[in-house]
Amino acid sequence: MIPLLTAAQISQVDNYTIAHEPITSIALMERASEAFVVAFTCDYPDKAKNITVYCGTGNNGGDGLAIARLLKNNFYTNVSVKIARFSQKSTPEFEHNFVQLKSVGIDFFVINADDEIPFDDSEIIIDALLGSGLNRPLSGDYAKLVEYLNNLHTTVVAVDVPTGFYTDGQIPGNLLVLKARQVITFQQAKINFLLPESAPFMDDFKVVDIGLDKPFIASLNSPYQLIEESDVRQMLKPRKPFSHKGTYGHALIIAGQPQTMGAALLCSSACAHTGAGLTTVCIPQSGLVALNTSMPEIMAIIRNDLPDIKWEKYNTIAIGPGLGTDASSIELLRAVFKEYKRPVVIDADALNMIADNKDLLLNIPAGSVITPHMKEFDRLFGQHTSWWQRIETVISKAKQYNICILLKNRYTIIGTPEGKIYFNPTGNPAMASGGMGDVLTGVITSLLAQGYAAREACIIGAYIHGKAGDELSNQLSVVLAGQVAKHIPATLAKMRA
Ligand SMILES: NC(=O)C1=CN([C@@H]2O[C@H](COP(=O)(O)OP(=O)(O)OC[C@H]3O[C@@H](n4cnc5c(N)ncnc54)[C@H](O)[C@@H]3O)[C@@H](O)[C@H]2O)[C@@H](O)CC1
Ligand SMILES: Nc1ncnc2c1ncn2[C@@H]1O[C@H](COP(=O)(O)OP(=O)(O)O)[C@@H](O)[C@H]1O
Ligand SMILES: [K+]
Repeated sequence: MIPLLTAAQISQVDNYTIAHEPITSIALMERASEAFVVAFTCDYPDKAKNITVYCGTGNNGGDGLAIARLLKNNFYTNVSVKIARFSQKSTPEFEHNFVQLKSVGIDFFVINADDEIPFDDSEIIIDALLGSGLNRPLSGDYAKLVEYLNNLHTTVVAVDVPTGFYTDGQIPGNLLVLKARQVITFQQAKINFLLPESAPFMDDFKVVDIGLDKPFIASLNSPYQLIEESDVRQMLKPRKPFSHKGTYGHALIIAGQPQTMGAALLCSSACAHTGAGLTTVCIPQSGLVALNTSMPEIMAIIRNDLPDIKWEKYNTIAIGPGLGTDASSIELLRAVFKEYKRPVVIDADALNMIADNKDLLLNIPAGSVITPHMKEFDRLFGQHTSWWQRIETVISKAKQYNICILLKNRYTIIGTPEGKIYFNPTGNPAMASGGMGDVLTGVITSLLAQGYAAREACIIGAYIHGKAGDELSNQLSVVLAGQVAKHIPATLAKMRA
């Protein structure tokens, strides 16, 4: 896991690293700038491009000055610097690099407060105006400059953070940010890069290691963690030589209506493909032919008004995909909560029924998983005006109800009763199509049936679901849910290799 820190904590780690490595702050800035330049050179190899580095007078600006010098050393022939000296304050690291810049003879131009903004015809802008030191929205000269630069629609590569962007905490509406084509960020993704509100301000980000003290980072025990492939590899259990179908659990999936049988089929297919020993799906009579034709491996219980279910047979139950919210579905959901005390997976219409009958929240078995997308989440827990607020709600509700909450998105957010938030990095826009969530539910259900606890089932489930989609998207620009379900065994094989 990569711990994700707030800006205040990152500054604490900078200071700790400087004191304990030990390294001077100027040498650390040089190391960060070198790391930036290595990444930049990779993505922008044309050394003749007209590049302007815009620098503030803090340490982000200090980085910018060092980067300009290092680019020149790397034979970028057309680099110049514009310094926004909007206040008299500057850091010693900035001033040090200013002296260095002058000694290597790079063109620079100082823009003072209230000055006209000089004309810019560069092909690439490197944004080193403000970084993680931002403490209020841009205004005055900074706002004027950023608006001017945004209107140029030039390729902008931001150093560490796009100028004006909040790295953590609630992002104010109508925020003015220097829009970046790419952010080359130091040490770790900033938490707000992983939330949808970052989308208007950056197309992409890349993390470069600047050698901050890892044990100290770990000791800060951040609640926010980014999942890595190695975590999932470690969590995955092998399939043992003398194992049999009974070893891998029996999952029951209660899903589907005549018009939404696809949800039941996709969910149960994903469950079987993720390796549950047995999968039974509880569907309406009219879906039986479709099930037997498409998935002969899966057993069925026909759902009359209230089906006769032998609850104790199942290692877990999933309820919701395509289930509808009529009276008999609510009765069935209440029956699950009354009769079944082990962890379950609750998705889609089951979440909508709980949203309409909030008393049911208290009846969710301990250790269960709920898998809302944003709309289902807001229906359950109230309207939110920002994703940061949603994260706070995930933390409080996961604890209150002793469940894992998996809030689906580009970087799916998993909250546990212990107050941890895990971000899943896998998945891609080719997967933005109907039924994808039904497949994820099937994957997580399968993992619970196989004996994984809710936290592990969510982490492994979200990761392999997205990774299967990523592998398919190497060749396909649109990936359908059924394809992801069928590809899970191949992804699992790679992860277990
Ligand atoms: N030794 C270190 O601390 C390192 C810092 N690094 C760089 O340093 C950056 C952080 O540097 P700083 O803490 O100096 O901060 P910044 O360079 O981000 O900002 C400078 C100052 O601008 C002022 N400011 C904040 N919001 C403003 C606004 N809206 N309008 C006008 N002025 C505003 C603040 O007084 C702030 O301290 C990082 O993003 C990174 O680029 C890297 O060089 C790695 C090492
Ligand atoms: N742009 C995207 N990037 C990454 N993952 C995506 C993207 N779009 C969709 N997904 C994944 O697909 C799933 C969609 O779930 P959901 O909205 O519930 O779909 P449905 O209701 O159609 O089954 C989630 O797991 C989500 O993370
Ligand atoms: K910046």
